[in-house]
Amino acid sequence: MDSQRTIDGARVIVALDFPDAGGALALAAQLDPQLCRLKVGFELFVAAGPALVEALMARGFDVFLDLKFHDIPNTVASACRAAANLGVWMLNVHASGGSAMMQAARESIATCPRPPLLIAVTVLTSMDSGDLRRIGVERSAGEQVLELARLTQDCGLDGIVCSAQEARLLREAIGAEFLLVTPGIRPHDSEGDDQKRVLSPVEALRAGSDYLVVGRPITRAQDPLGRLHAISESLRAAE
Ligand SMILES: O=C(O)c1cc(=O)[nH]c(=O)n1[C@@H]1O[C@H](COP(=O)(O)O)[C@@H](O)[C@H]1O
Repeated sequence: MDSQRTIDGARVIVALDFPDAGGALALAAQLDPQLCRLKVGFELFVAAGPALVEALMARGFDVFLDLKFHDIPNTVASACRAAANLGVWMLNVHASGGSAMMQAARESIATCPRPPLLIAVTVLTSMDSGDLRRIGVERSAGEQVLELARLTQDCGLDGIVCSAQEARLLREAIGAEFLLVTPGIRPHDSEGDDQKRVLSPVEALRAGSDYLVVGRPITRAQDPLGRLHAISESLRAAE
């Protein structure tokens, strides 16, 4: 499972949240696979499907297929295998689907020639402790992330998606090897949008993030490659 766990290459994952293949490919054409990996989520995958994922990989990008599977174990395992067969670099499930679901997901891709990294979403970065209370979770966001991180680690997955705000606490609790993939990244001059638990790229790196998911601050920039360069440079200087 840990064949792709070593962090070499880009730490920035650009979220290609576009309504169609044309917009996604046009943005990808402005980016550099040496500087970033790409994330394909629901909107783009529903619109453009596996062909778009293959087109991005053919351009040299590692692809994180962000479909956040959350269903009964058999269904999630089959979906993970189908995703792994596409040759993606990383894929994800929801940790709140539970241990049987996560173990089934892990086992379903274990025999792939080059298994993708498999990570689990803990608490969405658009949620805070008040949102959790309203769905019956009395723990704080940080406590809930830690609980789900431990469960994910026990199930043998490669890491989690969480806010960089929790990264320092997680690093102390779960060690250096477990991957922390952190969306909700906002350079200081950016809008927060619908994100609630945010940090800047350098703050996220210093807190212990391995990979930083950045969407709108790059995709809606006047100069997306310039923005990516600036973020990459700031990270290199901080490492
Ligand atoms: O799994 C994810 O990637 C994810 C988990 C999470 O908790 N929060 C979160 O924002 N994301 C994704 O990360 C991206 C963030 O995009 P921006 O808010 O535009 O930077 C979006 O594609 C989200 O779907």
